[in-house]
Amino acid sequence: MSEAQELEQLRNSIDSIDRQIQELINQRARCAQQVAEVKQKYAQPGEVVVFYRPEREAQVLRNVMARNEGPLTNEGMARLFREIMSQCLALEEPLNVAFLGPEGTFTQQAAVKHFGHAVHCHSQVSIADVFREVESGAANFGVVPIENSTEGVVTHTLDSFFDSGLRICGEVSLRIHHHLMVKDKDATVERIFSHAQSLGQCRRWLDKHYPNVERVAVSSNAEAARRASLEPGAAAIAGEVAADLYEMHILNTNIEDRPDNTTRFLIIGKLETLPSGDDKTSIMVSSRNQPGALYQVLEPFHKAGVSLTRIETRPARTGTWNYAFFIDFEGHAADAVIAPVLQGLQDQVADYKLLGSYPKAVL
Ligand SMILES: O=C(O)C(=O)C[C@]1(C(=O)O)C=C[C@@H](O)C=C1
Repeated sequence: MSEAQELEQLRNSIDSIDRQIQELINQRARCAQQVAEVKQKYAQPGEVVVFYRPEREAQVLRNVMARNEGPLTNEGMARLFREIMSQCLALEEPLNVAFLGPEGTFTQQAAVKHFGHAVHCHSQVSIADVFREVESGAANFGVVPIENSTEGVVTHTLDSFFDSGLRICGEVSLRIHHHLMVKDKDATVERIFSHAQSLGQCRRWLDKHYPNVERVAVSSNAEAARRASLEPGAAAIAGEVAADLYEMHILNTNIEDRPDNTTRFLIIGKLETLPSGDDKTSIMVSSRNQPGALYQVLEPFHKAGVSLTRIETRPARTGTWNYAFFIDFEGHAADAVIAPVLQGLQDQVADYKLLGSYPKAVL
């Protein structure tokens, strides 16, 4: 057989497989439509029907990864199913998602990673605006950054929970790669724009390669790319999406000081997420200002064998030198081991708020 004949044969096979995949995907989509009808049928009068089920989505993606035999990677296969489910959900209910913008930020990338491409993403100017959009019902969900592995916690996001009744419905983990970009690759770089956190994440690289160039902190990486696209002699540190959006030329790729630089984002909404089998819970407690206060808060977790994943301390809004603890731990608030721990805690501390139980990030 000639090369052309062999290729034709294989491409015929691919065409036939594609036809079957397409038919199956549509069969799946019809099932999702029926799921929507059942949800509506059993809703109480006046009840808001919940179509998006994060715990079910996490289970579907985990199942895909567990049974995958390759040659596609587990993550690659899960990403394909992420998109299929995103399209299926859009048939049930098109979701509106507010994210910390502008267009081209890592937060937008996180929103797409979590929900897939079939949701409507709306850019917001500030973290407070993302909370407001979701609280008012203009958006079904919001996406905000919460912590970076190099630079630490995003205090704005944590503090927003003091006054908000919104729940955490999910988390997204995104590997962050920063690139140095310019409009004109022959111009001398006189100024570098980026978000303060990103300048921090690339500090050592900048000290080595651009020690005497002015660093200017702006509101986001995408804004940095936008400014650098307009000002001669300016460069930006931002991600690939922003580089594409503003048609920038990338001078240096992956300039972050730590190769494992990762940012975690939260999905916020009004939804109470059911247990998925592999969950995390976030709470906020503020204890009376007395010796051993934090110990008393943490001891019940230790006794119950619950694994804590993060603790942040923030000044509480009540009284000087009072503190609020933001605690993340493994498990769901409804789990038999966790529920009594949380009940005991509520009786003991001055202030307690369950911020949410949600599936651990799958992708
Ligand atoms: O299982 C459901 O509740 C569905 O609505 C179906 C489905 C899916 O496509 O698998 C779609 C949307 C939900 O977020 C979860 C899963």
